[in-house]
Amino acid sequence: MKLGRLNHIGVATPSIADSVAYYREVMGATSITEAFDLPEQGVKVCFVDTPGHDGTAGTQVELIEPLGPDSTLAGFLAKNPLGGQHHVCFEVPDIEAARAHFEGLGKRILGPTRIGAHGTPIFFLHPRDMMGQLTEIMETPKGAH
Ligand SMILES: CC[C@@H](C(=O)O)C(=O)SCCNC(=O)CCNC(=O)[C@H](O)C(C)(C)COP(=O)(O)OP(=O)(O)OC[C@H]1O[C@@H](n2cnc3c(N)ncnc32)[C@H](O)[C@@H]1OP(=O)(O)O
Ligand SMILES: [Co+2]
Repeated sequence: MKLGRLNHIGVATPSIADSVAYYREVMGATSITEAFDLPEQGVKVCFVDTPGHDGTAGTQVELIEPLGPDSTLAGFLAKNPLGGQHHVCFEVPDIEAARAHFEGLGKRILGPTRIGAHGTPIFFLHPRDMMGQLTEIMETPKGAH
């Protein structure tokens, strides 16, 4: 498998509204998407754009807020009440080839491959098998380069 672009860094937050204000007012972000719910992932999500050098899309910050007490983020926010860096997400050209690659290495894959916030297939790898980082793998959107 060949490592692709760092698509986003997932940042857990107890309040997307507060985090959006922080990225605008403190970090000078000028492009932030509208928040939307992803019930199947148990999160509300929005993206902070960071500009690339040559007009290409930069890596995004993915702000994620739990949708309810059963959200997968609940345990993380109980341990980190202010929120913070939650996962890293790398693109790959072929999600099934990537899944087979990690399975072959004995890495624990957390659940089935599903459709993520960018509309392409994703899966997660257990942080204890990934040098302490919860790692999301996503298939590169069609037409992206
Ligand atoms: C917006 C949609 C989508 C996208 O398209 O981008 C998303 O990104 S959704 C993001 C949210 N979804 C997920 O995180 C799904 C995968 N996550 C999980 O399955 C679980 O969160 C988890 C990683 C298995 C942790 O579950 P939890 O119930 O919190 O278990 P523990 O508390 O027992 O943790 C086990 C172990 O792992 C350490 N840990 C937990 N979370 C993280 C983390 N974010 N980063 C690094 N390490 C983490 C935790 O400290 C425990 O360690 P040990 O005690 O040493 O075992
Ligand atoms: Co993500």
